[in-house]
Parts: sequence; structure tokens; C-alpha cells
Amino acid sequence: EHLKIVASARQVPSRLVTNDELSTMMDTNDDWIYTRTGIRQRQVVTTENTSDLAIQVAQQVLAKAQVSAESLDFIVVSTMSPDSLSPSTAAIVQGAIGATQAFAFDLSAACSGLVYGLSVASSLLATRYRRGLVIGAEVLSKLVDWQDRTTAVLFGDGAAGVLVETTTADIGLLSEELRTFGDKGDNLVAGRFGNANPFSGEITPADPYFHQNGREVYSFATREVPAALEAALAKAQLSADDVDYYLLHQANARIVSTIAKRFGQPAEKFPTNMASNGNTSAASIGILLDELVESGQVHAGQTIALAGFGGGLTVGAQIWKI
Ligand SMILES: O=C(O)C1CCN(c2ccc(-c3cc(CO)ccc3Cl)cn2)CC1
Repeated sequence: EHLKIVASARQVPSRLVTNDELSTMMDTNDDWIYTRTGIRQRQVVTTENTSDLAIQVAQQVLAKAQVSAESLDFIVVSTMSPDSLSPSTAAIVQGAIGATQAFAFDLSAACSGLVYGLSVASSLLATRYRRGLVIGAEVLSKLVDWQDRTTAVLFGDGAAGVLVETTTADIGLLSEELRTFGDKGDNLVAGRFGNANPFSGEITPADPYFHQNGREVYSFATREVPAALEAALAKAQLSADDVDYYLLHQANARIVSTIAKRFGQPAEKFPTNMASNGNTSAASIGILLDELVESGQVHAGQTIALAGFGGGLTVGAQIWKI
């Protein structure tokens, strides 16, 4: 049996922050940001937290698919910016939408979160469950040091998700390649807790903020994303030409174009939206997917590849027949 994507939805907060507005807050400018990242603006929360964005996505997906919250078996929220450690953001969503039969949990795989979440969902559906939600939701604006121009210009807030179900049809998740490189984890950190207690010295200091070694993460991505995509294609016995669209994590426009060139595929197969949303970590692939479904560019009958990459360091590639 396979799992199929039944419906998708996205939710981006309304407060627009352009590069020009940021240039009034820190020493940066539109030209530098756009040429280095492909980002022109991002949207940030004003009142919402991560669960609010995820709830809006869940309600939209259920309405589109015309299924009830009570019919859900599980809810996975992939996030590196939860409302809290407890309750999980998934549990908050479960309670808010009245998914009384669903068990719910958060998954932490940074920008590979949606792909890792879909992998877990495919295992849940291959055993004993029938229907679930997988949502990537982030409020990275709570993790960013808004005085640090090297990171504050990169990130945005948003959420997107899909309803997944078992199917006997010959569609769904054909193959995947998930890899983690924990020895490189220090190159992309955020939300570090201290571990002070009355009995210890402060061994690791708390540091809530994002820090990244851009050069290291950049070279990691351009090396490991093609490798993971190639491995997933080989498992599906498909070639790069067989894929209609490659939906990559929207971290940086130059990384996407480098990977497209590496794959010898036309840029049109690698759509991007970081210009509008910035880097929304676990939400980015889902936002892109929902935009392409809405525009009709992505539709049933196609073969699409998803590739997340980032914190962990992690990479996750999947080949889907939709
Ligand atoms: O050219 C420059 O100065 C810099 C060069 C480095 N850049 C980078 C580098 C890495 C990322 C990144 C971040 C995440 C975290 O979600 C995940 C995945 C990636 Cl590949 C984003 N930007 C920005 C412009």
C-alpha cells in the first residue's frame, strides 16, 4: 500500500517586512540581500504563534478535502520553533480542531522536517492507520537576533501541510533517502537551552538565537542534496528527466540554481518562492507545493521530487507520483 497526498494548504502571516524596511533597522540593503539570497521580503507574525499558523493550515486542509477532524488518526507537526516544549504544537492543533481520535506529536528535523514527517506518516499508514495530517510550521522570527544582519535577513514565518491517506492506487511515495550528519550540527544552531541547576556550574550557556556557518551549510547543501536525490531516484528506478518538478527547501536561490545545474535540469523544474517568504524552514516545501497546486502547475499524474536540507545537519529527498 502507498500513501497519497489528498490536499494541501498554506498560511503565511500578514505582516510584510521588505529588505528596505530591514535596511532601516540594521546595516544591510536590498541589493546585498537579494543578490546573496534571492530574498526580497518575508512575512512575520504580529499576534500568532506557531500553533495558530498550524491550526489555520489544518482547518483549510480538512475543508478542501471535505473530511472531518474526527476522522484523523494522527497529526504530525514538524517544527524547530514550537510554541512550547509541552504541550507539543501538534497537541495544541489536535485540541483546537477537535481531532478527538488523533494522536499528535512534534517532529524536530529543522528544514528537512516536512520530508521527515512524510516519511514517518508513510510508516504509520503502512501499518495500522488510514488518515493523518503532516504540517510544517515555523515562527523563526522568535529565534532570530534582529540585530544580527547575517541571519535576520534570511528567515520568515509560515506554515503549510498536507492530508495523507492510504491508497491502493499506484501513486504516492515511491522512494526516499534521509540522511543526518550530526557531526556537522554546530554549523546551524538555534534555541540552545542552558543546563544550569543548583548542583552544577553552567556547563552550556543558553543562547536562544540562530547562528549559522553559511559557507559550510551552503557547501553541505550543494553536495548532499544532489546525492540524496540521486539515491532516491535510483531506488525508484527513475532518471532526473522523469521528474516534472523538484521542490527544494527554499533557503537560498543560488543553492537551488546550483543544484539544478548539477542535475542538468531546466530551472523551470526548480520553482522558488524565497523572494516572497524568505526561508521558512520546515514550512518552505509545503508552501511551495501548495502554491504550485493552486496555480495548476503541479497536478495529478506528475512525478515530483521533494528535498529538505538544513539543521542537524539533515537532508531528506523523496520521489512522489501524485
Ligand atoms: O552569500 C552569503 O554571504 C551567504 C552565503 C550563505 N547563505 C546561506 C547559507 C546557508 C543557508 C541555509 C540555511 C538553512 C536554515 O534554514 C538551511 C539550509 C541552508 Cl543552505 C542559507 N543561506 C546566505 C548568504
